[in-house]
Amino acid sequence: MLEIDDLRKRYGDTVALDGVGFTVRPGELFGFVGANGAGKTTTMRIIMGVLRADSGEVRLSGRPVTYEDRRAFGYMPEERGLYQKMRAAEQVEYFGRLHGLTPAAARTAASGLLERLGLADRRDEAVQALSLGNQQRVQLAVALVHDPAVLVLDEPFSGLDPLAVDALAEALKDRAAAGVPVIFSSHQLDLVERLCDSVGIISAGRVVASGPVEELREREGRRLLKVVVRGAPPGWADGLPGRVTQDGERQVLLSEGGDDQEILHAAVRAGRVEHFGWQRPTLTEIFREAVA
Ligand SMILES: Nc1ncnc2c1ncn2[C@@H]1O[C@H](COP(=O)(O)OP(=O)(O)OP(=O)(O)O)[C@@H](O)[C@H]1O
Repeated sequence: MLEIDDLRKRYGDTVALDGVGFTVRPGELFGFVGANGAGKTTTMRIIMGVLRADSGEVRLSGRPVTYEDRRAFGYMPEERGLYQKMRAAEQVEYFGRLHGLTPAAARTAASGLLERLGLADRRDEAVQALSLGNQQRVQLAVALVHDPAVLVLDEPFSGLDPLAVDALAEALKDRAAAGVPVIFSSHQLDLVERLCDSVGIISAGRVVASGPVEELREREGRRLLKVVVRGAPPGWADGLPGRVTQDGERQVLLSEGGDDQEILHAAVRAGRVEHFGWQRPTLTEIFREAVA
């Protein structure tokens, strides 16, 4: 289990992190989301030990993370970091060796990953000759080559085409299924919602909401009631809390904070009730509200 506990970090007068804390369990795919400048990169750099927190702690399996632990982590930094003149496969192998793999194991792992990420036919090209998206795939292979014990990826999906997004999503799910805590940041909330077990929403250096996506949607979702009534006369919802819109023959009432039984009775009296239920917000809606 990876525990991030009360991280604080200032850059001069700028408070980048103001007590960031969350937990990523083994096998959990954790999406880290927040507006530009909210503190995601700073948090991930501290997890990886490339930046020191002013205070707070990162723990793995209950004890502070050490240099040795971090050698087994996989990291995709925001600033990226490939040797431009090195060939793709050679590069991935090289990083595998740095993480302690034997030459043969590094070669096998590099070939397998490049194949999986759709780069097998580019394996002997210099990184600088690859498109940005393909360079990103190489960067991902570098993060994954040693079967990392913890995976930390800073915006790994940005700039990838849909096929590469799918390939990466599968690779991350596989690592998580092997019991690894996986954390990645992204601005693609629909992707995070689809892929992640849990999310953390960070705003101005604080985690303002975190937990399993379904729990967050459930928790936030009880506030908005959606009622669809066919054939209701105009004004049937006068006096009820909420907003009514017309959708063909149907009237749709979205109500916040009303008495659901009172609304149900009014709807039944007014016409044929086709839908009556709590509306679960999307992650994007939760995000907008949390960072507002
Ligand atoms: N080296 C630095 N010197 C000064 N301020 C910094 C430095 N690095 C980050 N900051 C500030 O710290 C805050 C958090 O930045 P950070 O890069 O962690 O945000 P982020 O959530 O990753 O943003 P983005 O989504 O834009 O990548 C911002 O206000 C940023 O301007």
